[in-house]
Amino acid sequence: MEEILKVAMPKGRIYKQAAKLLLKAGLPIPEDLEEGRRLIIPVPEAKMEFILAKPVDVPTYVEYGVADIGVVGKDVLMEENRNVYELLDLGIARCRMSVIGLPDWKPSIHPRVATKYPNVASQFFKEQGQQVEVIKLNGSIELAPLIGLADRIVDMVETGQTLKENGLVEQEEIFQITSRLIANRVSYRMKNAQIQQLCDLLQPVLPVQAAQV
Ligand SMILES: Nc1ncnc2c1ncn2[C@@H]1O[C@H](COP(=O)(O)OP(=O)(O)OP(=O)(O)O)[C@@H](O)[C@H]1O
Ligand SMILES: O=P(O)(O)OC[C@H]1O[C@H](OP(=O)(O)OP(=O)(O)O)[C@H](O)[C@@H]1O
Repeated sequence: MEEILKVAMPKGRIYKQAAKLLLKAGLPIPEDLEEGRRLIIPVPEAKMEFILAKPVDVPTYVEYGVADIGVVGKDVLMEENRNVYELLDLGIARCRMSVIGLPDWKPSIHPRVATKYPNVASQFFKEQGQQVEVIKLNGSIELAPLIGLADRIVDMVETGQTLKENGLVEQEEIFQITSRLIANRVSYRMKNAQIQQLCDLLQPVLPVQAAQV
């Protein structure tokens, strides 16, 4: 008998896009989350249960096996480095991670970089042979160079609107980001038929540029 697949889903901007994809794949899941604070949403018609999580926590739930699979941005996967399988590039929530600064930025003796992604940023500047102090922030990262907390930031760019409105420029793209389907290593074996079936349903409805990982 098929069991319920526990799915860690981010609450924010990814949910709607992921839900659209799952609906296209023929799974009868809610397109919108109702207003409310319910964090566990059973979807028995799809043999699923959604665990609504903060995006950065999705790989943690999946690594510990309290969720069998999850949907998460590549940015979070790179930063968190959790022991999970990456099954599919879903091609949604497309954006890029970039180094950003003021237009008149010049190298300084003690450069500081503010970011939500300290591991990714440290690794990037290390590979570039640049010594920088990385300062962790949790949001509104674009503030940092405007008010003098840091010379530059490492952050997400999608439309470029936030940069434009704050007079900042993109100096260098670090990598492209899309959301991924991830799986717990044990669940992938124990619930393989179910997980594989889900991947097979998703594969034909993925946006064109998404590829199997
Ligand atoms: N501007 C953007 N456009 C498209 N995708 C984005 C953008 N910013 C972030 N993302 C992707 O969406 C994911 C979730 O971002 P979101 O803004 O919903 O959550 P968060 O700000 O990390 O968390 P929360 O607001 O719940 O604390 C990111 O990890 C990234 O993969
Ligand atoms: O290029 P754009 O389309 O303007 O998108 C980029 C913005 O989106 C994200 O912020 P988010 O909305 O998640 O807010 P926060 O991180 O500041 O909380 C990201 O951190 C940028 O600030």
